[in-house]
Amino acid sequence: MRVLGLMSGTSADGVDAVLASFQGPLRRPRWRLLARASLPYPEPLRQQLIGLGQGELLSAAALLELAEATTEVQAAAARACDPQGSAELVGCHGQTVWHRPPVGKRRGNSWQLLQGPLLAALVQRPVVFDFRAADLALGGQGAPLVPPADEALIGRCGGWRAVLNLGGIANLTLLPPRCGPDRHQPVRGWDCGPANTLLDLAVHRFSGGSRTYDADGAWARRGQVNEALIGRWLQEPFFQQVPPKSTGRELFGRPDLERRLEALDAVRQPAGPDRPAEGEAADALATLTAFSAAAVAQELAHGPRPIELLVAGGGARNGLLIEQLRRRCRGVIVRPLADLGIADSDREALAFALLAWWHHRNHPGNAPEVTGARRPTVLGVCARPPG
Ligand SMILES: Nc1ncnc2c1ncn2[C@@H]1O[C@H](COP(=O)(O)OP(=O)(O)OP(=O)(O)O)[C@@H](O)[C@H]1O
Ligand SMILES: CC(=O)N[C@H]1[C@@H]2OC[C@@H](O2)[C@@H](O)[C@@H]1O[C@H](C)C(=O)O
Repeated sequence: MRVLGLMSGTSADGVDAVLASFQGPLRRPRWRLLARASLPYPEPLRQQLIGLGQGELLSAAALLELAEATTEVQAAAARACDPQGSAELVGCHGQTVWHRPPVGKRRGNSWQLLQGPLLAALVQRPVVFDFRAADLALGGQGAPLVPPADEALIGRCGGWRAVLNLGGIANLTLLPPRCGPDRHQPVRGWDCGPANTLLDLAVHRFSGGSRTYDADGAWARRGQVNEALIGRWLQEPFFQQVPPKSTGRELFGRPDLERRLEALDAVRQPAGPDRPAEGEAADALATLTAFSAAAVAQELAHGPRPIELLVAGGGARNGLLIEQLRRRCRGVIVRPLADLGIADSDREALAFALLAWWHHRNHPGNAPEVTGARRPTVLGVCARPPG
């Protein structure tokens, strides 16, 4: 079956689309990636989505416009990826604007902005969306959802294999070995901290809004890492929490960045003739970059040691971040997931194409061992094109 996957993540930089074909066993299908496209959000829309995700207030009218505009970009990405309309089904994640993980006995909740029926009408195909709701309703975290998809699409190797998403948020998948005593272990997965959310917000602030990310970590390379602060930050409750766990901008957003920048200021050498203010920004970016890597390394230090760490997401294009991972994950081969034929920005869109195919085949998409849901369940709601 040909399925179109549409993914827009917490960085809200735009929509990644893949056209894929799936056939054969549901748990380990034969798949092919037939086409891909990426479409950036118009900057005003991106800023509104990020602001909303940071808790800015919007009227119902403005929210409606935002949902409609987001849906129209998703449709444009679908058309760019599959102009012939060869897909029989579409899986669309939507745009996360708020995520509330479960706390104690209070269920979690999560909002992916999308008008599913409108998208179905615009692309004239059935659209599966709202993938997180069923898992959350069963007491799960609702995220991360990619771990079972990673097992189906990437597969296992001779040892524990880790897959790391370096998007706005970093999340890990741990795939058990295909053989040996651990082969019957379940897939593991959890969110492990800020990948680029804090970095991007800091770059946007230090550049006066002219830049949205630190390309290849070039700015951070000019700074000095404050290891002592990173050590303190990794003692915070989120980093000490055992899985299942998920997070987002709600925790690692602007207020969190301000707090960390104040801590950095408190320990910094005063700017002076030999330490221009520019150095302060570089030091902050260097420390935030190393912090993202150190959080991953700390998570991998507890539990089965993977033989390799496959990196995906936009952060895979940050050479300094990758160097920091290699330095802090000694003994683990750190390499791009692209080595296995899945480009950085394709992995999540491919995963949601698979989740939509599983929905269509009435196959559960969540992993309770990952999310903590009470049981496996079919994920997503399907909107059909209006008659
Ligand atoms: N060339 C680059 N150099 C450094 N960082 C980059 C580069 N390209 C992208 N990035 C980073 O990757 C981020 C986008 O990554 P991605 O699209 O995987 O995130 P996302 O899918 O929106 O987030 P999430 O996976 O948390 O939902 C950008 O915000 C930026 O920080
Ligand atoms: C609520 C939400 O959108 N969470 C995202 C976010 O971005 C990365 C990480 O946090 C992950 O848990 C999740 O997305 C991926 C696609 C997932 O569900 O596996």
